[in-house]
Amino acid sequence: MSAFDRIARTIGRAATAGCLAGRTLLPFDTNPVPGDWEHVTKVDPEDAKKLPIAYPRYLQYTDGISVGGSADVTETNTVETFRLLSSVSTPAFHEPSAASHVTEGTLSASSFLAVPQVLNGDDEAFVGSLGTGTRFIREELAPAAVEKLLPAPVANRYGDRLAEFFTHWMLYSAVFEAYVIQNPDSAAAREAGVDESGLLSPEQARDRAIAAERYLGSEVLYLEYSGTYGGSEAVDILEAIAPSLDWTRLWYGGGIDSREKATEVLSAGADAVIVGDVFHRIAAEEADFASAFVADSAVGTSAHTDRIDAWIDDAVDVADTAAAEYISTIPSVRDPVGTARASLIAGITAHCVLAKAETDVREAIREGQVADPSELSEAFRDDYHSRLEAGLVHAGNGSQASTLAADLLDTVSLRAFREMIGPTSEGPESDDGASVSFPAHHLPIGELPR
Ligand SMILES: CC(C)=CCC/C(C)=C/CC/C(C)=C/CC/C(C)=C/COP(=O)(O)OP(=O)(O)O
Ligand SMILES: O=P(O)(O)OC[C@@H](O)CO
Repeated sequence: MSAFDRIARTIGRAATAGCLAGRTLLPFDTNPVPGDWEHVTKVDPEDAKKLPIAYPRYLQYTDGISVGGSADVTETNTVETFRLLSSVSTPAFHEPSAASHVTEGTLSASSFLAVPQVLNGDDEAFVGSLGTGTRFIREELAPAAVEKLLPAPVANRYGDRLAEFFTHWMLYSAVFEAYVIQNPDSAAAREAGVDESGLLSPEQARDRAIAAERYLGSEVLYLEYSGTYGGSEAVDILEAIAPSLDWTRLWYGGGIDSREKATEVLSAGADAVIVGDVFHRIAAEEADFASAFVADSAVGTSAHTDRIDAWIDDAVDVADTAAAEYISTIPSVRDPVGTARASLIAGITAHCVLAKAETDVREAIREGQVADPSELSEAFRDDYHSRLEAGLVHAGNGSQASTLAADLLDTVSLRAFREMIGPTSEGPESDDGASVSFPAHHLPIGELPR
């Protein structure tokens, strides 16, 4: 070994010791996953899983948003989901189920990349997909990034080494989620090759969690019951694991749809609950309520918010809605039913405002007043825009709500022009593909009578 190699090795060891001291000896929290997160919402990019129109309102209370799912996820719908979430100030991170879902766009839109690694599935889910994913980064993502960032002479000369560095850096900065999957009937279990024989006892789960923290360095230990609540079995596992983890965050996900369930797993030692299904259920519920309101109301989509407010009291048991169930899983929200009620009113209002705007645009086209979206008057836009914007977020991030309101309004206006006149000078047809046009198909817009 040369003297240079010896020096390099000493420096390497000192750096590793410093890093370990930061984790174990010093009073610093070096885990990049915030320790004060106690609620994470999982937003699935799959086209069939819609978001409620008032999604910025709902998502303002959760601590973090995980973008990912195990079925029908593509690079396109992942990018679209991040595009929608740019209207929300809550940090969003990317949890890919295949490396090809990771792009430059998803990397810059997410707070961090969370890579799943399954501790009780097949070897593909433990290390195989990680190998394929790493090769994808090294052979495709990294060379493309180097080529884009650096002038050609530098990229030609040092590109290979820089791509190697980029690959190491990406994996070093990624967060690893060590999954223990305990619901063999879930898509996640099928994906990871977990069957009955792979389920763990609390002691086995604890021992693997210990290895995940000390050996694998996993930032998160994720107890996953996807789609079903783990109940007392999950509590036993969390109680076994929690005292053994110091640096790694302990997350629980699966079937959380009430304050009681969220509190039960948090009290058993989970740092955070992950909630997916019940959030997506709000989308259809919000659209159904909007249709029922329009059917019941004499003035239909022209109705103002105070009428919707009164209708909710008459027609809806808010405590029994997916909106209230979802919000009740967030421990920091003191009045889940009142918050759900206000959010439902905002969602129904948005449905009505958009349907009315679309009707009015159609009317203006029919009357020959406008032939192109650019001819819609400022006053028309401003009126609808301000009504939409007011409802979409409860407080703060005004400019983001404003952009979302404008995107929603453009969506319905453009649809009216497209359907009545044909392709227009604005909108998706004129997009050069450099930026994603507003992905309205992830929201249940346009289900009201026009
Ligand atoms: C290295 C890079 C960039 C990427 C790696 C990509 C990898 C390793 C993906 C792992 C895929 C894997 C092991 C999946 C296992 C199943 C799993 C944990 C899925 C997560 O499921 P959810 O998305 O939570 O499940 P639902 O869709 O059922 O809600
Ligand atoms: O969809 P639910 O059952 O809420 O589960 C959330 C998450 O753990 C799924 O990966």
